[in-house]
Amino acid sequence: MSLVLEESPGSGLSVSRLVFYSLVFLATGLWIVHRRRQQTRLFKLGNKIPGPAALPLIGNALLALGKTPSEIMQLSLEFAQRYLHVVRVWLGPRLYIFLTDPDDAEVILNSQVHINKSDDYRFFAPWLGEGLLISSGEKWRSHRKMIAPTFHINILKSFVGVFNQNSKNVVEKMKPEIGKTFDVHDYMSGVTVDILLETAMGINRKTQDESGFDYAMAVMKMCDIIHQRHYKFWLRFDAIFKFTAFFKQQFKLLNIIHGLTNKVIKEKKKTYFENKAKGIIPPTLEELTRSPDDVTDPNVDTKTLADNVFKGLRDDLDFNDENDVGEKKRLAFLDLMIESAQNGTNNITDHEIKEEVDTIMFEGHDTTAAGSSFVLCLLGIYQDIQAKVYDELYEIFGDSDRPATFEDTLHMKYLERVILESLRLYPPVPIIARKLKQDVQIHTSNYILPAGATVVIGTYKIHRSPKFYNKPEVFNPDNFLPENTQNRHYYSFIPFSAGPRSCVGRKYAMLKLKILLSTILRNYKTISDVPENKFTLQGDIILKRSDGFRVRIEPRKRVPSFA
Ligand code: HEM
Repeated sequence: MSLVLEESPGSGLSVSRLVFYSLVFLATGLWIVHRRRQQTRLFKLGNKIPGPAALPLIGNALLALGKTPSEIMQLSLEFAQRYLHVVRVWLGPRLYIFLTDPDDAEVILNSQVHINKSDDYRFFAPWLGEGLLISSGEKWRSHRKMIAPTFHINILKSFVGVFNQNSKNVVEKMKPEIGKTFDVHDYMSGVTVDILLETAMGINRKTQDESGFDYAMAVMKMCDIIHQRHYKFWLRFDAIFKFTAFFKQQFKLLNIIHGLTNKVIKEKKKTYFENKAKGIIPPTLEELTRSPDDVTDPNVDTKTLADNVFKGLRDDLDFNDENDVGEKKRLAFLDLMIESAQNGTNNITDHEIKEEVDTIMFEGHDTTAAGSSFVLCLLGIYQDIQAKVYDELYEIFGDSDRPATFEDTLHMKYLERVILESLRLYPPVPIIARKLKQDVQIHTSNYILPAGATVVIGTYKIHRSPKFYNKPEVFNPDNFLPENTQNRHYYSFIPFSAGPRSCVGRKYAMLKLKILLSTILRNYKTISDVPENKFTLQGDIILKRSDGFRVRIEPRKRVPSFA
């Protein structure tokens, strides 16, 4: 006997529909079984890892309740102390595993498999879409391949003029603060956005109208909202966030940010086609990175101290750095992306270009603003170290007011050590989080980190390990003397992360920091009355001082300390 279901006008259920619903039912069933198995495995393996006692359902969520960001930071450091290299925390059904040994960090960061960002990055999605920071899989891989070369040292050298001009502007802006105590982060944040507007989008102070200023303010405020969502746990739930004033504000800010990015892309494309019609074709990325015209003496070794410090981290930033494109051929990252999309080198849509430009604006902003602010505070405390920095600058520039060249930055070796040491003690990105797709066996113990867990690499803690640094809590730029770095574990210093997902802007950041800080320090002496042990740190997504980066400045007399 065979059963035939025929589609009749009144029956309401056709064979095809029945098959469809059965398949959906089966797939849902299988998915539930798979999830339960995965969750059971997560619980089983997760609970073998040491960590604070967890309550049913909510896990350790109460630990963070009612705590300020700096108290949470303090608590995390206490855990890292108590549980040594690996500790687990349950936030409801979510398993977080914190790793603070460079060997274990290397297993995760150097892998081509564990490259997916944790769910905590989702707050960036309305702003950055699927830009490089949060995308994964093939999209991330192909965009990384396209964007990494736009940070070629030749392109960066062409930004030296922009770095100088904006550094000079901020020196002028800071003048009214002479003799007062003020938060230097406000200034570092402003100048960083100005520099990014110019280097990422090609908008400078002369061409920038009100929308440039509004954009800069909106970027800063959006960073604030995302910080709030990280440490106020109720704001993590979209259902609650949508009913808060932050959501309305975010909506308005994103309109400003995306509005300007879209407008600039449209205008740039129009100009591109107008120029093309006139036969004016901008140089390609290939030409720019291979151009023989030269500003740098070919006999000068362009490798910096930082290049040597980071050489073991196996990223994709060490291209052939020999040639210099020169100022006249300066193109913003946006121009380079439009050009490569139009000439067929890269298959990238306008929408994707927008996501990448927005990502660069975010990643390049808060990180370098915090990094430079820490340096100015630390030098304000350690006057002897500041005097050495100034003496080095005096040796390069004398009492002249001339802007720095790329070659000058190669001679700023002590300043570079100061920057690296500051990034060691106060890494602007204090933790890096990844979601595991597969189980991982770590090096330092027998624990297996299960697929589905979020692994958090504790950069801040790794950087202060007595195993790798003599007197790890002491600010000592000599930690980066070549003789002290050459035999140190590469993953004991990872301010820019490492491996395939390392910071694509590392070289940009180091060059910019050297020009910005040297210009400020040639003009002002910084003084800080707050010792390091009184810094109140808050480490949500970017490490900052919640007590503010307070310093005083005095005009420089332009004589070396030994005079
Ligand atoms: C002192 C300054 C900086 C520090 C300490 C820093 C640090 C980092 C770190 C740790 C990551 C990895 C984040 C993670 O995996 O969660 C990262 C990624 C990234 N950074 Fe930076 N960064 C700095 C400056 C910059 C600048 C100036 C730019 C661009 C102009 C930039 C662009 C990016 C991008 C696009 C990514 C995502 C890379 C990817 O996932 O492939 N960063 N940065």
